[in-house]
Amino acid sequence: MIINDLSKTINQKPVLKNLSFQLAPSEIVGLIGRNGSGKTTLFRLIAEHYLPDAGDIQVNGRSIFTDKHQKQAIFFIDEKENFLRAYSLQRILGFYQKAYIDFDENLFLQLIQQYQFRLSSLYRQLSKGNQRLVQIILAICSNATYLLLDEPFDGLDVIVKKEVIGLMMEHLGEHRSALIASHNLNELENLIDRALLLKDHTIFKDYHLEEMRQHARKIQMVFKTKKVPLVVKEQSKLLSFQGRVITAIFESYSEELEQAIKHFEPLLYEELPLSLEDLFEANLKPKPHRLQKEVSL
Ligand SMILES: Nc1ncnc2c1ncn2[C@@H]1O[C@H](COP(=O)(O)OP(=O)(O)OP(=O)(O)O)[C@@H](O)[C@H]1O
Repeated sequence: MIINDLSKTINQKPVLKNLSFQLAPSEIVGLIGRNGSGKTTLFRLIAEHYLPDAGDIQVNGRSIFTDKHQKQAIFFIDEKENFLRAYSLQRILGFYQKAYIDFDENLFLQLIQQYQFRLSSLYRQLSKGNQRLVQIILAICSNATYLLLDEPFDGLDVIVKKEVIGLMMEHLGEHRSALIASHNLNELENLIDRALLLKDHTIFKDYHLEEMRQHARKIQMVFKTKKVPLVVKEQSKLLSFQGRVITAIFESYSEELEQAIKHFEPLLYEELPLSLEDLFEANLKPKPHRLQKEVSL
């Protein structure tokens, strides 16, 4: 899937501007951003619930806006405008069989039985966790190539969360891709290969997590004075600054950089595990009002 220069304004307010990225089949990608940053709007555009003001979305080399057949490749349930509520699982099965020609009815019936749902049950009468499970089952059984999952872990207990993750891992396979918007960064981190950070109406960062883990370091440091060395300030994203304890992320860490910092003879210099939550905070936390003083080499 190629998303090219997508822009959307809603009520005179720009929500997405010149947003571009590509999604390969078999990738599991996280879409992360602060509340109101436009994640659901992006999903609605890809699912054609909204039309973009500018830009294009291509699947298999064809624009989804001109070649309606490409819709088959995309699965999205809009949690905020969920039409499933009024229907039984039996009726919902019928809708999705019509919408997706490759819908796997046998797998649907097998999973419904495995999780002890009844086809006659109304969707709205299921608990929130079970509704999410049904959504994941529909996503898997649709056989769509690109699954857009909006907050799939929201409000789930640990056991259901593990079920949802297990189901996805078991059934996604080699030829399908998931774009998952979630504030549950700990769960997301164990699932995704890539994280797209949405900020200022566009994809602000595209992290390939394996690569990022090789090059980035989270370091906790204490210096003799309260001033942050310029090299730290310039080359890191500060996570916290409490008393004299500085915790920072260096995205391009190197031995030379380490030597330059150690030149300031830190009292403490310790590497800490780097998480997706750290990247979220480092990139998306508002800058502190009062800038710290610095010294240079
Ligand atoms: N139908 C709409 N009418 C008016 N404003 C809208 C509409 N849809 C989205 N917006 C606005 O667009 C912005 C992005 O909203 P969106 O729901 O896409 O964000 P989000 O990243 O999914 O947020 P969250 O993480 O809180 O779910 C918000 O400011 C929202 O108020």
